[in-house]
Amino acid sequence: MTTTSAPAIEVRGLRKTYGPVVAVDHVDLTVAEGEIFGVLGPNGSGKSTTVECIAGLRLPDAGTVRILGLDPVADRDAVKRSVGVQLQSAGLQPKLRVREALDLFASFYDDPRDPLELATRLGLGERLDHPWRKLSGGQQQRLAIALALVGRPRVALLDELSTGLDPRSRRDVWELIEEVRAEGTTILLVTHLMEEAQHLCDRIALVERGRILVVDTPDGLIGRTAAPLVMSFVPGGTLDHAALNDLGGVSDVMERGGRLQVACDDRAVLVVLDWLRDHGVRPEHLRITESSLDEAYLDLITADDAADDTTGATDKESIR
Ligand SMILES: Nc1ncnc2c1ncn2[C@@H]1O[C@H](COP(=O)(O)OP(=O)(O)OP(=O)(O)O)[C@@H](O)[C@H]1O
Repeated sequence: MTTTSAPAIEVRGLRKTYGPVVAVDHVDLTVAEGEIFGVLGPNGSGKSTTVECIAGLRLPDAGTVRILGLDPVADRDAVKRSVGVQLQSAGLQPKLRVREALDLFASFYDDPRDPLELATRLGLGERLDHPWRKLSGGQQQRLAIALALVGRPRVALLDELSTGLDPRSRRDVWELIEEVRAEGTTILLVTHLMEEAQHLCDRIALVERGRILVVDTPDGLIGRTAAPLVMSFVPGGTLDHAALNDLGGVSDVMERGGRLQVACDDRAVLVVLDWLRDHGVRPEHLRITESSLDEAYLDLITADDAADDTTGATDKESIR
């Protein structure tokens, strides 16, 4: 990752309401040049609205947005030449053909990619003369990605990057994103796929109810869970689950398919192994794995919901 002192994206105090709905609530975020930055959060948490404000497609009620040092509304033309945007609905003319759409978008930029090469890369090589409305959902999605990247933008804003793509197309898109970043493009992507976030992102912002709960690396987020490790084994003898659960650093003990799964922190691993030895239980077929980003995400969102229940929705500063 190459970083310079000027961030590629800088958002301060962003707020956006739709009538009584507060979609984005004082969001601050900074994305370094060359970074792949992920935005994760439940449905309706304000991710798309944030991206649309950064792209200059929506006017914030308050706060400032700078993209490559420019104001996306006041400096709209300059921003359009340097930024590629993939939105959840591409909003293309239904009759526009794949080739026409790519040529049109390429014409907006000074140094575009070869549209044909990009279309082929994204599995659209045989669909060039198809109108947009006749493409399958996954093909429309791939075209939207191609349109966001065809201009070789300095910043790409990708909303739900690989939603609706089959696993192979998803891998192809991930490869392309990594290549595009290696060429210097900064990427901000919204995703619901934890595997995608873990695979691609340098850092992730976890968003809920329009606010950023935490920004961290994927590993950092996993490390914030109460139980970053899972010990799984077949117990060679009977054991007292409750006593095991009471050991320091152990947060859960579960039996699944004849295997015992002990969720714990890294300090507890030796404690559990010593305890098993002292109680004459061999941990057969022992596996120790890291919790996934999925588990970390659910933990952090659930903790926020619980804090909300106890503090009330208006008193949120303490958990920011
Ligand atoms: N054009 C609009 N008019 C009124 N309310 C809107 C509009 N767009 C979004 N909202 C509301 O703002 C909130 C945030 O929506 P947004 O689409 O930004 O969330 P999101 O995190 O991107 O959701 P998803 O994961 O479902 O795409 C939601 O409560 C949504 O209903």
